[in-house]
Amino acid sequence: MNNLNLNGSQISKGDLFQMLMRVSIASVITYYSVKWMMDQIDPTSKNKKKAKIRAEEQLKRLCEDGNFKINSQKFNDYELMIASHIVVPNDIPVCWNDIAGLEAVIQELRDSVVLPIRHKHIFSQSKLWQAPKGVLLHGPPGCGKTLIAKATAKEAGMRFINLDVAILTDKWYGESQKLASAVFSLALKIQPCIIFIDEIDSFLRSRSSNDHEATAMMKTQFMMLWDGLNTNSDATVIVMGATNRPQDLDKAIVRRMPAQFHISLPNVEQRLKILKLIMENEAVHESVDFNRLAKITTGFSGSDLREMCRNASVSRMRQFMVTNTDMAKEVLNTEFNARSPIAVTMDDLVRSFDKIQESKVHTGQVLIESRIDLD
Ligand SMILES: Nc1ncnc2c1ncn2[C@@H]1O[C@H](COP(=O)(O)OP(=O)(O)OP(=O)(O)O)[C@@H](O)[C@H]1O
Repeated sequence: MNNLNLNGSQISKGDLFQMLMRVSIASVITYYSVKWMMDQIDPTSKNKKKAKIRAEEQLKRLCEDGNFKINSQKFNDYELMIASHIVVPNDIPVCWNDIAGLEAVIQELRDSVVLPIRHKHIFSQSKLWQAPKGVLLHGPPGCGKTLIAKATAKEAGMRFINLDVAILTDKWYGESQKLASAVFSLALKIQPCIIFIDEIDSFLRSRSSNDHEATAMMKTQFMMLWDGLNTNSDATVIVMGATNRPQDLDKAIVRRMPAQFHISLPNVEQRLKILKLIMENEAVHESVDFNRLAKITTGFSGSDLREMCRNASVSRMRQFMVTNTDMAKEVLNTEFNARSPIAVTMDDLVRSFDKIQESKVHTGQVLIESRIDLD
């Protein structure tokens, strides 16, 4: 009775049970071996694991930072990939005070973005008072576009997703569309949120027939999801893009960013403000003439000015170290003020200016004639 007749051969129930056990064990081993092999072959698996760990850290930071409950939300794998790029407002190191010479842009962003988000209950009364769902910052490199985006998030108390578009377009990650959709679903879960896309032109440039089919589909889907924000009155999510090449942007994208700001190279007054801000807490020798520095630095961006000051300051410190053998003790005993030997001098700054100007000439950023004019 305990034997079964399979295709004419007799098998006991015990044998059958053993056979089933073996097959099950073999299947489990095969499954994990194949999974392990796939992980070894997949070049992004390490990055994915790292991204997951970072995402969990960032989501924990969100809980510590504000009234966000991680347990009430569920995140899929794609959202976790994107969540590794979240920055919580408390961790954003810049605010309006760290930006010089862009008062008009700051004022407009304060009125059109920060106020409606900070006082949502008042501004929700009229559709016309809502913050725009898309903001475009355009202008030459190094003039403060990223600074402005981060400071806006900080001042509005918004979470910031610094979207690395490479993961959306990288063929190794695949499933671009699922990742694109995760960007928006994650932003909605952690709202209020700014999705910041630096060099947005490289990602959403004018569509052409050369576009890979998957890329074209992902762009279309990105725009559809973005439109979803406009129709969802509860969504406090803003897509903020920065570009040096606004002319390369897809017209459909430009239309989705009604608030646009041109951040140009700073003029002489702006350069003066930026220089003073950069050197605000530094040891500056009385020989330093900020007005003259602002005048000679025509064509310099905020980033160039910072580099000029950094170079000068480092070179002053290096000189101090060369002439002082017991360096650590000397530095600790030296006051950090205008009279100290480590205070940066006008000569240090002019030398640093020459160096940067020289490199700008070689890289074609400054014409030789304009350099001669400055002398
Ligand atoms: N207006 C400014 N006030 C103070 N610092 C500035 C200003 N503009 C630029 N900087 C300095 O230059 C650095 C680079 O600026 P930022 O990254 O915001 O430029 P960007 O316009 O986003 O450049 P890119 O287009 O290359 O990304 C800043 O970290 C800051 O130190």
